[in-house]
Amino acid sequence: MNNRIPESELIINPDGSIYHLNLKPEHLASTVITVGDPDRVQKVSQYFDEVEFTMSKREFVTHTGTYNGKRITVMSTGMGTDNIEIFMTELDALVNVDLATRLPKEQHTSLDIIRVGTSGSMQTDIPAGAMLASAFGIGLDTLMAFYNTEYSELESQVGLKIQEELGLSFRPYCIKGAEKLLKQLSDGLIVGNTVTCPGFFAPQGRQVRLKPAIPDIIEKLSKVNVESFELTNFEMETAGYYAMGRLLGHEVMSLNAIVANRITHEFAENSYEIVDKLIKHTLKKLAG
Ligand SMILES: O=P(O)(O)O[C@H]1O[C@H](CO)[C@@H](O)[C@H]1O
Ligand SMILES: O=c1cc[nH]c(=O)[nH]1
Repeated sequence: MNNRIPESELIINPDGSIYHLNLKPEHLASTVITVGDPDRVQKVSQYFDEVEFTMSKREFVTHTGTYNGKRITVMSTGMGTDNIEIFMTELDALVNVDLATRLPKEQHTSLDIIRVGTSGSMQTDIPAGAMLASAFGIGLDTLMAFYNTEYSELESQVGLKIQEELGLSFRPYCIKGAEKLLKQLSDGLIVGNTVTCPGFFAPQGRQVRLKPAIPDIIEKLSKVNVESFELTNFEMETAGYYAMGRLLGHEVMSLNAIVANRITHEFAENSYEIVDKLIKHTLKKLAG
């Protein structure tokens, strides 16, 4: 059977770089820190010993360099799991597809991918200013309806429970993050379970001019309990990362700077300082 991936399916730019990320395999380190905001890439790479490569296309900004002698790539993804699907697929292709022959490589390469993002808390005891590692990601988006994923018993139960509680017409997906990276990176952080939403406003229970269809979504989610499994915070990418990571065979961990508490209605005035603290924590744990 010919496994060659056609030009229309995996798009390579005329210079040999991959379509959206605009990168060639040699531009990528095997440890990748990801952030949502393109401006945050430099906030990470400012701590590097040196930056050897920079690239920018759409929301995907890339800096590769070394920190304490360890080669690290930091990249921005923009917001939402639709971006994460593109990001993870192209990142994987850079290491697991021979871009010249367009054939999947025989030997699989696994990347360590660490999201350093911002997030809102749905529990009173997780205040703005806290840092949280996501043991599980729970996707309220429909991305996984388009992939065949295997779920553990607990993951299936959580997805079903949330579907019932919110009265959704589709099944949310629950996926565990990388245990190896949780151990390596979570020292001193709260360990929680992160709800990934397909939006910042109504899907996270916010009302500006439009009334959310599920007005009590925060209360409902914050009370979900499946065998002591509880939900802790909202953001917009983690579950997509964990699901794509499982499917493609990469280790993924999401770290969250809690900038808002949705129960007490506080928003951290010093959100940039919290993110900076999380960036320094992450770099130190990766190569301190
Ligand atoms: O700060 P980042 O990494 O973008 O993460 C969070 O912030 C954005 C919303 O403001 C969403 O992308 C959410 O996941
Ligand atoms: O409340 C918040 C804060 C940051 N990012 C989110 O998605 N939600």
